[in-house]
Amino acid sequence: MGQNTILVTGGAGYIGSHVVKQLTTRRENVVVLDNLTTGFADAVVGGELVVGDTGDRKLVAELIEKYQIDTVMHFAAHTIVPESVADPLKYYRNNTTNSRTLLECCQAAGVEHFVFSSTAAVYGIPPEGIADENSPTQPINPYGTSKLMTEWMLRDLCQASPMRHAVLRYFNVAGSDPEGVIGQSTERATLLVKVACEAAVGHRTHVSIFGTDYDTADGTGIRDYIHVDDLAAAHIDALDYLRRGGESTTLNCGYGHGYSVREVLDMVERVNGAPLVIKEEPRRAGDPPVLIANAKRIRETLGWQPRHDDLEAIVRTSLAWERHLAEIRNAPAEAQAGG
Ligand SMILES: NC(=O)c1ccc[n+]([C@@H]2O[C@H](COP(=O)([O-])OP(=O)(O)OC[C@H]3O[C@@H](n4cnc5c(N)ncnc54)[C@H](O)[C@@H]3O)[C@@H](O)[C@H]2O)c1
Ligand SMILES: O=c1ccn([C@@H]2O[C@H](COP(=O)(O)OP(=O)(O)O[C@H]3O[C@H](CO)[C@@H](O)[C@H](O)[C@H]3O)[C@@H](O)[C@H]2O)c(=O)[nH]1
Repeated sequence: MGQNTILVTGGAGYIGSHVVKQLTTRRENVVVLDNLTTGFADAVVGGELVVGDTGDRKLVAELIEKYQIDTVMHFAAHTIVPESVADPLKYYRNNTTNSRTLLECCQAAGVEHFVFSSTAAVYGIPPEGIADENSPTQPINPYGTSKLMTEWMLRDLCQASPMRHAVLRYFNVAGSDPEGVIGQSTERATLLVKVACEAAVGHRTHVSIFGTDYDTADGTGIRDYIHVDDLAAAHIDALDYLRRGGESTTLNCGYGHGYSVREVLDMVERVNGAPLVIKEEPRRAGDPPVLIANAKRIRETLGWQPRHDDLEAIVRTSLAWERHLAEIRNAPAEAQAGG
């Protein structure tokens, strides 16, 4: 490969794999670095996969040199909020320390562009439940803090060097590749849409609603769910923006409106054509009642145009992928029964 190869860390994971698919569809040169702790080799549908760790300084430096990397997209991270509360140092090591090693290698090699997967969790509990990019960053769990610290390192490094960055703060990512080639295969999932779709295909007995006494129209929590295909497209737009000389920027990735837990579950029932077993449980610790993006800046800065701003499309693609996973799980048993 020649110039302009993109290093995608965590490209075998849920979101990274969707971005790799879009990048390679438009014939970008891509090398994925993933240690496969939560990712899957077969989710990497284009480019080259190198199995290794972002904290492996020697490997990262060699890759940047060998592939003449000019852009890094950094997805690799641990992502489970309750786990970060129970084992914070695990999160600071992987999400912060390993990111620092990666940044050091980028600085040494003169990497030009850096796109970073950040999170709405950096805002904590914003006033009125709506966060714009200038809202105070007050994370309420170590996961959010570990990502915010990487934002700061990146900001400071870009002030001290020619590197430019796009920090993308994702709100609630859901859905799967509309072509059905890849999807969210995460094990022991905790995210609402994934959990509800697992329940819909019988992989779980039920889905819980954590809190029915919030000060919202139906009493359940409200989130800004963004389709992973639109989020992946935002990364392509961010890449183009940085390539045409755009200055470093921080952008919310959401649609700017939300759905309640009950609205999500109603949609899963409607798309699946069957009722879910729903249990009402107390609030989950640390959950803000409402978390919605002010999503103006990403449209203005990148010209990003979402194509799937539609809860039904999110649920339809999630459920299709979950049915696919269920078929794979059930295949050996069926073969046995048939034999
Ligand atoms: N899923 C969401 O709703 C959401 C929301 C906000 C932000 N994010 C961020 O998006 C990014 C991707 O999340 P995801 O949902 O795709 O999670 P994921 O677990 O599916 O993907 C993470 C990938 O990184 C790999 N990885 C982890 N540590 C690594 C390391 N040290 N070296 C190499 N590879 C490593 C894993 O094997 C996995 O393939 C993360 O940075 C996460 O913090 C996700
Ligand atoms: O089984 C479940 C799971 C979730 N919820 C509720 O559904 C909403 C969404 O929860 P979830 O899907 O777990 O996402 P969040 O807790 O909002 O956080 C996610 O979205 C953040 C960005 O907003 C990311 O940074 C985090 O990594 C990711 O966990 C919340 O009101 C939860 O209380 C339930 O009622 N039942």
